[in-house]
Amino acid sequence: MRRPKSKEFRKQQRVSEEEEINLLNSWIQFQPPDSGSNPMSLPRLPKNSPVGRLEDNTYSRYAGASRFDQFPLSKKTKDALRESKFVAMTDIQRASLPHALCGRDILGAAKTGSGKTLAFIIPVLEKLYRERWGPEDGVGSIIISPTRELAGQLFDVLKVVGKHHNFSAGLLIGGRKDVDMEKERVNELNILICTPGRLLQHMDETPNFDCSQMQVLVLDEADRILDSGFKKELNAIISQLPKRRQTLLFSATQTKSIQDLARLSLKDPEYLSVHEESVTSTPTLLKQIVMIVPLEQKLDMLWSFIKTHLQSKTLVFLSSCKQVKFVFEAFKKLHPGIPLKCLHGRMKQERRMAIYSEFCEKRSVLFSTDVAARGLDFNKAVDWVVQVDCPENVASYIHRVGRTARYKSDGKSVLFLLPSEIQMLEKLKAAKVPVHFNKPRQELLQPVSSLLASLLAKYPDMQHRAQRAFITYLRSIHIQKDKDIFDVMKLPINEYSASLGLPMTPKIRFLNPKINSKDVSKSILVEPEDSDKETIFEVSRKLDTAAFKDEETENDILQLADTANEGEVKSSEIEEIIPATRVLKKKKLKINVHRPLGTRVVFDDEGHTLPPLARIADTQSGKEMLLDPEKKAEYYRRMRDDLKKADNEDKLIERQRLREKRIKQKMKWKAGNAEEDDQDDISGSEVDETVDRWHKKSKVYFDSDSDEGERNDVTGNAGITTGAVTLEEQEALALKLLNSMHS
Ligand SMILES: Nc1ncnc2c1ncn2[C@@H]1O[C@H](COP(=O)(O)OP(=O)(O)OP(=O)(O)O)[C@@H](O)[C@H]1O
Repeated sequence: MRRPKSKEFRKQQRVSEEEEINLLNSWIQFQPPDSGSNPMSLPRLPKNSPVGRLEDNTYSRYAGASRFDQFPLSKKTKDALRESKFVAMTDIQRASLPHALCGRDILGAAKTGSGKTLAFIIPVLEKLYRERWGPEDGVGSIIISPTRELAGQLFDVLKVVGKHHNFSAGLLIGGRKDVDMEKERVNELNILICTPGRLLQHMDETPNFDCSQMQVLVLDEADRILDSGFKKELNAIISQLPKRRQTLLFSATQTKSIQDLARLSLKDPEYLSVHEESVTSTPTLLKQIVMIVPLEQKLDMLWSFIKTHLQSKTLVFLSSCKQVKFVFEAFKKLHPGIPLKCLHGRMKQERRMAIYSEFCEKRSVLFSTDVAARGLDFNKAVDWVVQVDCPENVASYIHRVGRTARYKSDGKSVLFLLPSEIQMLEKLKAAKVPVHFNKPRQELLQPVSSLLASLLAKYPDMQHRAQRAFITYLRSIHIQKDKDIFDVMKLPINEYSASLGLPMTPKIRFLNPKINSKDVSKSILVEPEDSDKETIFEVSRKLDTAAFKDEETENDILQLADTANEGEVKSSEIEEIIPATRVLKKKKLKINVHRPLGTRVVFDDEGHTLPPLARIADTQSGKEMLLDPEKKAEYYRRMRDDLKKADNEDKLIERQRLREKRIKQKMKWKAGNAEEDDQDDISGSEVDETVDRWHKKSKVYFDSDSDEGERNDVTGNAGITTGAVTLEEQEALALKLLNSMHS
């Protein structure tokens, strides 16, 4: 964004800008598109027809125009577009720009790679330009993106198209250290391109952060930003924005939820879904393949794919950071013959950006999470998108495959589906996604599991990575909402673990298996875990791999079936082969609720019931005693007396033992103290205090002992009324002790 060179130049420029703005405003207002219409339906303007103000003081029609130069755009924008070779408009640009220039709210949907970015960047620049927005006006537009990489990419497009304008713009994304610098400058910026979290951080923390005059709000990948993941942030952001603003929402998979849109308080928005009538919802130049790949063969298949596509630029999607890390590190160590890269949300921001740029430039394989699924436009076209793990829904599938076949280029994608995920096909079909079945060429399959096993043995950290990858994959399946497709219970967990090279199946803590009693083919092992409360859960299941057949056509691991039906595998064809091996259940304690409370029933040899304790009495004294009540009473009385006597003797012995112990301690202390007195001649309060404390302490100790004795007396020992014991008693006890020792 260039600066004018002199005062005079600036003055001239102001005058001509003012004239241009007046002309643009008149032109836009002269023949605006009808509200609710799609300008695409209007006839195109002839190529060489005059544009702008016409001789009769009218203006040319811009709704229905197909080239940027036929549009009421500022010279600065037009120059930049021309310099960047943007001449003809894409469908979404033709449909939305006329409405957007009129200041209307827009809900735009168009296929991936169809040029939605320009459809909102241009109106932002034009609005601020026509409002004569300057540095002192602060924030004029906020563009929100769900990911940092996409925000960075939008920023690059803004720099290209807005290069002749004088606006200041800022990229506010998480993971950057210079937040303090941002805080100092953010109020001077005219256009903010940001992720929701960072924007909210500024709204919360930056003193005097002011967007009360903001004119245009843009949500790129609007359905993603409006979904539950960003709900809190977005609500907080919206609450701080002025209600009077223009709002532009764009995505390849647009939200139609009234609730979502209500949160944005749109004013009579224009719904522009340019490819709604299209036969497919994905780019026409995109060739899409689906293969049924059992879980335990996924890595073999991926490895084989990479080895047979060494000249391609490939983007591989996996469902978690841990999987990305493991597969990337492991395959890197196996040197496939093509540079490998990885991208995920846990990486440092600088590294993320560097990887993104490198992948834009060079032929390589990029392993990524869904962080690269939306919006990214890799400069030199991606040849292949490989979805190793099934996306969470059709929208996610569309965005992932949309990283290839962008604008006018072609591209290919392949999705590995587990036999248990076959229902995804129905959903793709219903969403107008044309996929072909493909049969992998078994003879070209290069197994990698044994290589991984030796790798894990050599590098212990890799074993940990493999375990984490294993667990996070299962968790990703477990937490999926669409239970028609994702069922962790159907996965061959042991085989999958082995396929990662792991010697043993790791423990899975998050699963609390609920086993359908009818489903007898599952093999479940549930045991208490040694470390904590969670369980070990292990499922063995083997699935028919009918989709794998040996066939030879191309020198490629993938063999495209001509018809979609040829390789089709129906859910009903999928059989489980291994029956249940063992089921360990926690033993349940059975309680007989019919048993009478408070009674204990004892039976004699003939099966007659006996009263309580009768059985004990019977074994000790014979049946006559049990039958004579007097003898029985006498027996119990004697037993009571014996017990009391024994109890008293025990107490006396214990008391004597404690007393002797205390006397010994006292003697020992006195001897020690006398020595100290001799050595240090310490006199005075300190020693006295110590002795005193000792006395007090011993007294307390003794008293507490007595208390206990007294309590005992009260509860049953009538013969002893205090804790004190006479000398005779002590002597008698000592004698008794000696006798018991000798006997
Ligand atoms: N009018 C145009 N003429 C030529 N190329 C264009 C035009 N508009 C956009 N492009 C190019 O098309 C490619 C895709 O554009 P863009 O990234 O805006 O697509 P998108 O619709 O936003 O895709 P996604 O849905 O994946 O975010 C970019 O490389 C862009 O430079």
